[in-house]
Amino acid sequence: MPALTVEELEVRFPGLETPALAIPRLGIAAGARIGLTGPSGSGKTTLLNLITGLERAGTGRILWDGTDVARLSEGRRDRWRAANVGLVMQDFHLFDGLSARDNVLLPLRLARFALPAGAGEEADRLLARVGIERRGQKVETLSRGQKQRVAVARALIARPGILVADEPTASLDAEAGAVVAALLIELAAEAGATLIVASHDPRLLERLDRVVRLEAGRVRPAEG
Ligand SMILES: Nc1ncnc2c1ncn2[C@@H]1O[C@H](COP(=O)(O)OP(=O)(O)OP(=O)(O)O)[C@@H](O)[C@H]1O
Repeated sequence: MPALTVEELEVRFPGLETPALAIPRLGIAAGARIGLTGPSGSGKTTLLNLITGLERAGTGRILWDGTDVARLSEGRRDRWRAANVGLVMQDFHLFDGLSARDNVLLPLRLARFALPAGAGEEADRLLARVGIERRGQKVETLSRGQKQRVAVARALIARPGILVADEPTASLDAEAGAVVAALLIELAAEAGATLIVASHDPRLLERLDRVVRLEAGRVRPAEG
């Protein structure tokens, strides 16, 4: 479970007068469960894309236990992410036509030629843990809440030290959202992963250790 230190990060996009992100320093302890919130356009997704290495930072440092993800080439960022980050997105990013079990196994199939020993059993364990009983069911026939639970299982199959979710409950009804929020928090703890969740969902945010609030690309000081 790595710790994150962001230093002197600044992101500008063409056509925007002010930086989309300007973060002099942000530290997240190893194993912490952190919420990221703020109005639409405040920079949440931009920050998640940078700290997961989906995009490369122009200036600044993004240090995960000493590895500066901002300095890695695209190929090395992809390999670092595959080994270290589990991702859960608002709209699931599952592959239709594949079963729940094959969706969970997909990150491992993409990372190597043959599945490692025990991968199938681990997929089955994770699917049972998130409450998916019919593992062979094609994902396009699952409910939205079930889809997100499959996505949570998939995010954990490679045993990542970092679990990142971008609005994981935003496209779910209240009940399904509560189940997914609880699973994310419980499974991050069970896996010993550092958890970072961008969300507007107060019931999810209140269960986390700390909430970082962005406003116009800047971290708003904590209240009180
Ligand atoms: N590729 C890009 N090109 C130009 N502007 C961009 C690009 N990506 C993001 N932006 C701008 O950067 C700002 C931050 O966007 P971002 O998507 O990070 O916000 P957000 O807080 O995740 O918003 P939401 O809650 O609506 O998803 C916005 O003003 C957005 O328009």
